[in-house]
Amino acid sequence: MQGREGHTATLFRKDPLKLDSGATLSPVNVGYETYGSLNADRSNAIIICHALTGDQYVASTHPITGKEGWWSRLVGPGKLYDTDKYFIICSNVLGSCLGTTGPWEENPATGKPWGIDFPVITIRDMVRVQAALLDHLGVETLLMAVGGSMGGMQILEWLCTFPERVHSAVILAAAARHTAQNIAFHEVGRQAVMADPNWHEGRYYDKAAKPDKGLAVARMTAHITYLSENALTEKFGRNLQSREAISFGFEADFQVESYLRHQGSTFVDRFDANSYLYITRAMDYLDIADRHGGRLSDAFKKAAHVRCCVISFSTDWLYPTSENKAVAHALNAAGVPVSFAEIDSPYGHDAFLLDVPQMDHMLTGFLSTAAKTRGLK
Ligand SMILES: CC(=O)SCCNC(=O)CCNC(=O)[C@H](O)C(C)(C)COP(=O)(O)OP(=O)(O)OC[C@H]1O[C@@H](n2cnc3c(N)ncnc32)[C@H](O)[C@@H]1OP(=O)(O)O
Ligand SMILES: N[C@@H](CCO)C(=O)O
Repeated sequence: MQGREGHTATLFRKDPLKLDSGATLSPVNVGYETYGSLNADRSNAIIICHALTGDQYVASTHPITGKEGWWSRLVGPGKLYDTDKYFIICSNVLGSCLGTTGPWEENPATGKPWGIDFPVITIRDMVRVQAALLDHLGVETLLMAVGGSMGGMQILEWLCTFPERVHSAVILAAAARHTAQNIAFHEVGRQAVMADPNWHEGRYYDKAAKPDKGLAVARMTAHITYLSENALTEKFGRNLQSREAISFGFEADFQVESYLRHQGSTFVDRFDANSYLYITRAMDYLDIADRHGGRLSDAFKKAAHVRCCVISFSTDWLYPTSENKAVAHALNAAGVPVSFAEIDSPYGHDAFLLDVPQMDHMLTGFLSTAAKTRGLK
């Protein structure tokens, strides 16, 4: 496999993909990027799985926002995930909207976008698509599977579903199930989308106006859950946008209001409302223990050879340390070698996207050991 920095490609999979729902999907397109080169014995591949609204542009410029990749701090030549040494793969998840099949794409049966006729998907379905991508790329076993948040949930599904294809795994700020509170926040977001008159029961793709207002409100609510109370206080406190601006109306007087509006309005430029419904639903359905008679450790029985690292962040109240610890305990009970750390960080859930030296330190050490145990320098 010839490597280029930020090589974008699309995999077209003709074989029908059997989904957890029982439905089949065909064809399936996958938008993905690779960085670096696969070595001769195909032992240096690392998959990075993105979070809910993330994308395959982990270390390259986003085609819509023009911003640099969401982990470009960590992925590149000489960086933590060194593309001079490793073959990095990152693909857009099933159901999303940047090249991988989702509700925005044409339903072959009707010739029109799927909309909400798109089948229900799960995190495990996303991982099945990634496994097909690995087949296409000629990667049998991953040196490492890494992901934060929903990315971490995908790593857990890798450990349950394709453990034989994984040598080591990193799960950051994740959980093996969605709690009632997680589902509740997502439901508020979905209701905001569906209450937007421009949603049109999901059939808005041929219309000039999209359900942007609803999607923006969904993002504003969700974004609060990605931060900590202290982070919001530190950033904005009760500061006003402008002292003179107190209007007694409903313009964004407080900085935090203006900030959330900005997060909402920039989000709708890069994301599809129906994709948001489907992916949040997939996360809500996640309950790995439930599929294994209520015992999470049973899910990882076949992963005893995989070296794992689980990291939580002290101020993450979305997927708190208790949920991450439950994952680490279950891995340990299944005989999986696992290290666990709670990193003290003020940033809340999104800490895994930010510059947190202790996280970098742990990831560096873990990767170096994993590479050595796989015979890589
Ligand atoms: C794998 C993945 O998850 S990929 C997807 C991840 N990306 C996202 O989630 C994107 C949105 N999320 C964020 O921005 C997250 O907070 C982070 C963690 C990614 C980045 O955090 P930070 O670097 O601390 O950025 P911060 O949260 O302060 O936001 C900065 C933005 O808010 C804007 N902003 C700050 N204050 C205000 C204000 N008072 N009024 C309006 N806008 C404001 C800034 O101008 C900046 O805008 P820009 O992003 O358009 O350049
Ligand atoms: N802020 C990230 C993480 C959410 O879990 C995202 O939007 O994908």
